[in-house]
Amino acid sequence: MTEATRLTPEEFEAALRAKGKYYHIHHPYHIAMHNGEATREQIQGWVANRFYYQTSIPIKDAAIMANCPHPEVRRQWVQRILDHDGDAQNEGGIEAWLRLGEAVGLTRESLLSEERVLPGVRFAVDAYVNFARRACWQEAACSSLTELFAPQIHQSRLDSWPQHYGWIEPSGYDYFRSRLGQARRDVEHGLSLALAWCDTAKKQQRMLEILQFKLDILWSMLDAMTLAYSLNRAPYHTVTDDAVWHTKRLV
Ligand SMILES: O=C(O)c1cc(C(=O)O)c2c(n1)C(=O)C(=O)c1cc(C(=O)O)[nH]c1-2
Repeated sequence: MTEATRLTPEEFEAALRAKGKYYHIHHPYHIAMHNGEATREQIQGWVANRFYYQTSIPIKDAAIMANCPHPEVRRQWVQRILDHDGDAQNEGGIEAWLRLGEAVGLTRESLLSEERVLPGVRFAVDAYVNFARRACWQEAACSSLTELFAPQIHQSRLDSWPQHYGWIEPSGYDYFRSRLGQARRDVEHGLSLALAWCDTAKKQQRMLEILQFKLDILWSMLDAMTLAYSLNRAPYHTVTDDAVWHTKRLV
């Protein structure tokens, strides 16, 4: 077997971008939401489950910073935490997501209780946080690169949801709007780190595998939601209609 050859920076960036064909924008659950075919319960389920991703992102970013000995990187990275947690000037993404929850008819308490977070979603998101804790900071930082594809998905929601779902309060869309610029800035930083770090064929191949791992996380979250909200196969559905699964962050 011949060893993989090192890609030029341009070829490597193109290989990372090519992974976009596996982004969760292509998941049937996402396509249904985009096409106006999702029920109120499916939208609510998505918002409540995605809240676990939203609240885990700053924990993941803090883990990356904890493993990073370079003040100049941490100084830039800390902005990601502030984007979600907010600061004296800005309410932050978690608050904006809570307002999205209210806009789709859920209470803040219901989102904060994590009562609707499905085990499959929780395990997928936890895998991301745990990877960030254990991997070297460069690999963990670059695993955020699915954000390469995020502005398109946020824009597609802004374009399609108001047309299809008149019952959603327009104030709920602020989160998606705010991420358009933030994700582009994150990607610029993430890509420059990836291009600098992946200076061998082996590192490049490993980073492509890490990006696939992250795509798998996003796809698996929607698979769990499909089972529960599209196929009526929530966990333990053969035993009970009650949501008996655990609802606390244990790891
Ligand atoms: O709505 C989405 O489809 C979507 C996807 C992703 C992503 O690709 O990981 C992120 C976000 N949104 C997002 O809002 C966000 O803040 C975010 C941070 C990260 C990350 O990996 O650090 N991904 C994403």
